[in-house]
Amino acid sequence: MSRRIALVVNPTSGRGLGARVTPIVQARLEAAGLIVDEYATTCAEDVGRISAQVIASGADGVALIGGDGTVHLGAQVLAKSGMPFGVIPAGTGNDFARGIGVPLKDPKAAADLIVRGQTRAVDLATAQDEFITTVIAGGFDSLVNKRANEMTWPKGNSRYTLATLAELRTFKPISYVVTVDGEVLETDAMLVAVGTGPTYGGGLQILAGAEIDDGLLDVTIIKPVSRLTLLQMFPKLSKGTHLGHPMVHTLRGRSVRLESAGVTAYADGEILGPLPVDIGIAPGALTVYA
Ligand SMILES: Nc1ncnc2c1ncn2[C@@H]1O[C@H](COP(=O)(O)OP(=O)(O)OP(=O)(O)O)[C@@H](O)[C@H]1O
Repeated sequence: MSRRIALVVNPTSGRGLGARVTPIVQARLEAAGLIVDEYATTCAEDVGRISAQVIASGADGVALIGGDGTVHLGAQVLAKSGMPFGVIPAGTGNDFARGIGVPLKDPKAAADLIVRGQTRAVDLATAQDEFITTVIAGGFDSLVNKRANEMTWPKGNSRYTLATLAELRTFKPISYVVTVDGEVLETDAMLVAVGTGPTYGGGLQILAGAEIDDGLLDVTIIKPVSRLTLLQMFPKLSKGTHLGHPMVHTLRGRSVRLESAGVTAYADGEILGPLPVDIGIAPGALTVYA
């Protein structure tokens, strides 16, 4: 019997890319003999509501068209449901898709992973009663994220570069208490990032080497450095080579508590809330086509 796939679409992702790739993906899945039920969302709340509806419908799997924000919303409902879930990257960042190895600029190739039907279970972080699919940022990076989200121009990833330069002008190191599996570390730092997948901000490998199915959270701490050194680190983040810098420290564990006064954490590119925040791990919580 043909497999039935629910196509859940955020048409607004990637400034309309979601809407543009939908017919291409639908045709690809149908040409491979799958039955496709399309569900267009009209607001953020629809993503979770429709995902729940799809689970109840007895579909064989979900194809989610969108970026990291849409994946975050879908994952809240799909996690632990056992419903296989494929991502068709259509956002600007697409860091979750990148982390599980989905082709980023080829919607047909991404759809082919759903056709192939091979699945794997990947870990999710947990914080503030939410599942987090990529990285929790708390520090310089969350200020950059906030500023970039508030900018209307430029549209693409260069927003993050401009936001970084703007924040660098006034940024001062922050005092943190970072507790990993009960071990307390008091430190000043530029940022502390925690998560399951290696990248945020559209491919910055802040947690380079993080494995998405090892049952562990990765932590990167960038200790106080000069503004120039931080700026010089940014190109290295794309390759993950910043990890060799003596002021960059990495840790792994099953639980992380991040404490600092006056810092708002961001997760999957959106506001998570003010620190302190307790981060846990849900091993293998999401089943993905990959
Ligand atoms: N149908 C919809 N209409 C309007 N907004 C939506 C809809 N579905 C989801 N959203 C909202 O759109 C936001 C942005 O979507 P998404 O993150 O997928 O795209 P993006 O911002 O272009 O990509 P990325 O997060 O990878 O940079 C989501 O966080 C969600 O709140």
